[in-house]
Amino acid sequence: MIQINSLTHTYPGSRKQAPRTALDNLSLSVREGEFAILSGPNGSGKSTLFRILCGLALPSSGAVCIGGIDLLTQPEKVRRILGVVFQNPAVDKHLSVIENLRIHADLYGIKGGDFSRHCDEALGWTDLADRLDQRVETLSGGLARQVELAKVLMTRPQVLLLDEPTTGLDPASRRNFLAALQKVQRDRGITVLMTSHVFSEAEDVDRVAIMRDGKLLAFDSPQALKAMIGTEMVVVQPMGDAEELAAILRAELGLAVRRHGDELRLEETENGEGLPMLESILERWRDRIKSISIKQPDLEDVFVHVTGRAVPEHAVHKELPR
Ligand SMILES: Nc1ncnc2c1ncn2[C@@H]1O[C@H](COP(=O)(O)OP(=O)(O)OP(=O)(O)O)[C@@H](O)[C@H]1O
Repeated sequence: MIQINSLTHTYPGSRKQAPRTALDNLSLSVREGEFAILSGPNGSGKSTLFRILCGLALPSSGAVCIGGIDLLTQPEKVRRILGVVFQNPAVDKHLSVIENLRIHADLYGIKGGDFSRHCDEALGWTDLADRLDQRVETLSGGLARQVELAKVLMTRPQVLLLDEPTTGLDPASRRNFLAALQKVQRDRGITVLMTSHVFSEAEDVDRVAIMRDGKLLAFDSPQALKAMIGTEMVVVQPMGDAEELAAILRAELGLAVRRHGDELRLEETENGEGLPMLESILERWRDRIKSISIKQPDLEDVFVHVTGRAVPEHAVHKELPR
């Protein structure tokens, strides 16, 4: 449904700055009805790709087809099947929910009975039904984001592009937003491509793409990505100075040890190797350890493994209990 072939984009340089290649011969294909997440460290080219897919920028070279239509030669045709949720709010916060939806419908020529039908349908996927006359500025951040989603869904897009739509939301609002999105995607068979830094969001999607330096490093299901990097890892919660214990473990065990929030994650191991490692660490450094366990690698571990970069600080957070 979204076919990206050998896409390259270089920002021109200036007297003070050399030209910068943001996308480097990138090819990626998202299937019809698929929910795909695009992730990557800062500066990996996600925003540049997003802007090209929305028709806001032209690539230096390469081809993009959306729904079988060539984006670069027929952008208006692509726009008819595309819905876009930008990171920055695109609704008028001084107007009510229904006024925002009506303005958007007017722009797309959706009137009369069609407006009621499309509007009811779009709202059906959100928690906004009893908030229609409320001004957007008085809604919670999570519900305000749902207005953006309802607005875009009113035009019944076949492909939905979202740029970090849950940035700034608390975990509960983020989960509600994603639940709404996943329901639409399943019920309507919409193809979804969403950029995200939050790896817990990517656990339930069909495929996750990981980019770095304008290149695609991996694109597979969360399960396949996790299976790729080993099967278990030892996680230590230090008693005192985490950096000090990390340095000791690195030096004494010769293993990669990564700080993640207030815990230390040790290099992934094959099945069965975790337990002897855990026992030996506990035996030697028990007085420095609050708790120690073995866990399966998650998508954050995959990200670090594949990109060789730390997970962005704002992606490391503690989930609230469901
Ligand atoms: N307008 C611009 N002019 C010059 N270079 C740019 C411009 N926009 C982006 N770049 C460069 O292109 C590369 C990719 O940037 P881009 O914003 O697409 O990455 P990103 O993955 O979206 O990063 P972030 O997660 O920080 O938003 C970076 O090296 C960036 O500095």
